[in-house]
Amino acid sequence: MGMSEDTPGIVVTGVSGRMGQMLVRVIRESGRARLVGAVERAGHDWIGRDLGEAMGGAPIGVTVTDDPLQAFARAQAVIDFTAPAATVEFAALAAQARAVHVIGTTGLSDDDLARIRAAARHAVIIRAGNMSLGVNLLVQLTRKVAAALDEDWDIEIVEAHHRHKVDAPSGTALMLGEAAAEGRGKPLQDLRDPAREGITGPRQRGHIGFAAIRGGDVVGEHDVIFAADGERIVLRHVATDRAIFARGALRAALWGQDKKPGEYDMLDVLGL
Ligand SMILES: NC(=O)C1=CN([C@@H]2O[C@H](COP(=O)(O)OP(=O)(O)OC[C@H]3O[C@@H](n4cnc5c(N)ncnc54)[C@H](OP(=O)(O)O)[C@@H]3O)[C@@H](O)[C@H]2O)C=CC1
Ligand SMILES: O=C(O)C1=N[C@H](C(=O)O)C[C@H](O)C1
Repeated sequence: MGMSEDTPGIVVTGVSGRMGQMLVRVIRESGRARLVGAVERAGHDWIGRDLGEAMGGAPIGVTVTDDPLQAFARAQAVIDFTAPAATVEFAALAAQARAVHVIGTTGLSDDDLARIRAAARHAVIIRAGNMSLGVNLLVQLTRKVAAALDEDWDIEIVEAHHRHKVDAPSGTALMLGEAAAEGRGKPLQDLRDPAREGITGPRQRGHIGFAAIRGGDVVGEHDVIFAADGERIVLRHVATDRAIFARGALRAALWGQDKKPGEYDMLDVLGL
């Protein structure tokens, strides 16, 4: 089945990674976009190889490159789940190529975020620490529950991920923390209690605590706990398949095609 030239062409960065390979499968199966490029870091042993063969299957006619600008110039969108330094560089290059940049990368510093914001003056950037429908709905629920309850209810965010994850708290935990803080009408930086250790003293009223578990092949689990005297509410999301993130990212890339330059998130994409 041929795909029309009008179908958006997408480049996947970090294509050999867990999310990179999942994105390739989801894009190719979707019938709604063409995979037109695949980027890996210079020196990676997939560079110069056919992507399908590198992934252990039949050739697909896309050669893995370490030249992002050349790849982006042929695309309408770039989907990027890599690492902070790479994502900041890709934001500038995608803006130069006027391609929609979908960013799933987490662990971004304030400086990284400022540089991404600068790139969004010239192009559409859609960024979220979690691209799944379920988590973005949970973000909205968390904001509502936090707004409905007073500070007698302690808020704790507990997340679990696979042993390879390099950043904590997860991007999702930070999204949930920001929503809870918004519900309380304060910025998260004023309320945030990082992971506890040692003689910490009693919990501070109104603060939002974070805890992270790392192990095995856990795809991603997040609990938002509202704990009061005599009762507890737990809002939970459990991811069992990375395809949920890839499907969300593809949806964002298509949604972004007719939007004005600026920074957007998955709540915009999903209309939540
Ligand atoms: N927003 C969301 O919904 C989700 C976000 N994530 C986030 O996505 C990111 C990636 O996760 P995951 O796929 O598990 O991680 P992986 O380590 O499996 O993949 C990252 C890939 O990016 C590559 N990479 C790093 N730097 C560059 C560069 N300069 N140029 C090209 N490629 C580069 C890595 O190459 P190398 O191995 O050589 O370093 C690797 O192949 C993380 O930040 C994670 O938290 C993950 C899932 C969902
Ligand atoms: O690194 C991961 O795997 C994931 N990262 C995102 C995060 O930091 O929240 C999203 C998802 O939980 C998987």
